[in-house]
Amino acid sequence: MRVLTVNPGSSSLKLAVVDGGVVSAADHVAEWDGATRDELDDFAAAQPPVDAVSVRIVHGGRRRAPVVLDEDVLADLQRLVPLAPVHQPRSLTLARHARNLPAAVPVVGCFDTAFHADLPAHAATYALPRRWRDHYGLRRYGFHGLSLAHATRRTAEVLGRPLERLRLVCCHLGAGASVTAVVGGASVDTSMGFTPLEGVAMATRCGSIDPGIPLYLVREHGLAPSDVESALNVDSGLAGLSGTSGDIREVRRARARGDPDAALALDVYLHRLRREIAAQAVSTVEPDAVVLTGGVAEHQPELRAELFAESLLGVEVDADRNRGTGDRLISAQSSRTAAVLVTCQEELELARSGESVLADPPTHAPTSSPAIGRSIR
Ligand SMILES: Nc1ncnc2c1ncn2[C@@H]1O[C@H](COP(=O)(O)OP(=O)(O)O)[C@@H](O)[C@H]1O
Ligand SMILES: CC(=O)OP(=O)(O)O
Ligand SMILES: [Mg+2]
Repeated sequence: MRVLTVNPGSSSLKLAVVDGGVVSAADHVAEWDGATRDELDDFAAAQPPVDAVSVRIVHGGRRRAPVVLDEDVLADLQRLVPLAPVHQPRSLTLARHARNLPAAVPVVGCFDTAFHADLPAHAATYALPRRWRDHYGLRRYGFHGLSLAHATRRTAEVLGRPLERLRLVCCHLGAGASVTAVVGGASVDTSMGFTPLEGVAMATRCGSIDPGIPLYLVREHGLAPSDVESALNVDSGLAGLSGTSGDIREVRRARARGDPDAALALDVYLHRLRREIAAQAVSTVEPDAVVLTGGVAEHQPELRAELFAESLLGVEVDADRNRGTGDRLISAQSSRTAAVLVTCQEELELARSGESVLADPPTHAPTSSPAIGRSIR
């Protein structure tokens, strides 16, 4: 089966054709504006006919499996826009557009949240009033699930051990970043939450902050909630700290020039990441390996070495293994915990999901949580 995969991220648009599990064509728009559909039109027109289109949709609510997108499903997913305000509109714009491509093939929605659908209650539940949790559907959803499905499968192959027997701390470090504890292939805890804003500091997102801060800004200083939301999503993280850019390459260059703000930005980024890795390690009980994937992890050997410089979890990075790219063990033989680098290939997971849903369509499409249906319109 040949699948056209569409992966809108917060900073980029990644398009590919996956033919029998192998990428046969790809296009990467590194700075996508989130709205233009020309790239998808041009890419689709240049490819031989496909059997399906698979679209990465960041928020699927309580859905645990991919689904063929029709108007009802799209309307249900539209209600989740407030739960992923940067990503969900991008995904839905392209999903709707894909349904109108001349190819006229089924369009499958594949959800970042599905990987975390079985999070244990103690990890999924916020310490908030029960009436809020019930009425507003407040819970940890978790994201980056397509990346995690691929990275965990590949890690088992790299380590030569069955995934069912592995305890992993998986770091997806792209424009968005998250850390997930995976035991036996299942997500048991994760740093992102109700929205993709929680957790570690990211390119332009703040990650976890004291919830008193936005309340203080709105109540005492009269900031509009929409301005606060925008600042936390697009003006914070590395960009907000460094005052330059959310692109870690630029921040590292500024630090090399002696810029103190850039130095602080990287210190905060790494401190928050180390702390989250340690926290997720506790959720695995004791990890066999730390997995690194995503654009930042893949292209930054110095950052990988810096992350583990003080022997976090006993990881010893091997300088030779850490050079270059490709799926590999980067830790030394003597390392207490292994470290594995995996190239992020969400397109392979998108294609697998598309193939699986077309081969075995569900008898009825599950909707997002009833609480979300009730409260978010
Ligand atoms: N060649 C590179 N060298 C160093 N860092 C890179 C390179 N390419 C991408 N990055 C980093 O990866 C980030 C994007 O990662 P990616 O996983 O593609 O993001 P997303 O999928 O969230 O859009 C960029 O912001 C940049 O910091
Ligand atoms: C969920 C998320 O943060 O995705 P991305 O890394 O593509 O922004
Ligand atoms: Mg991405």
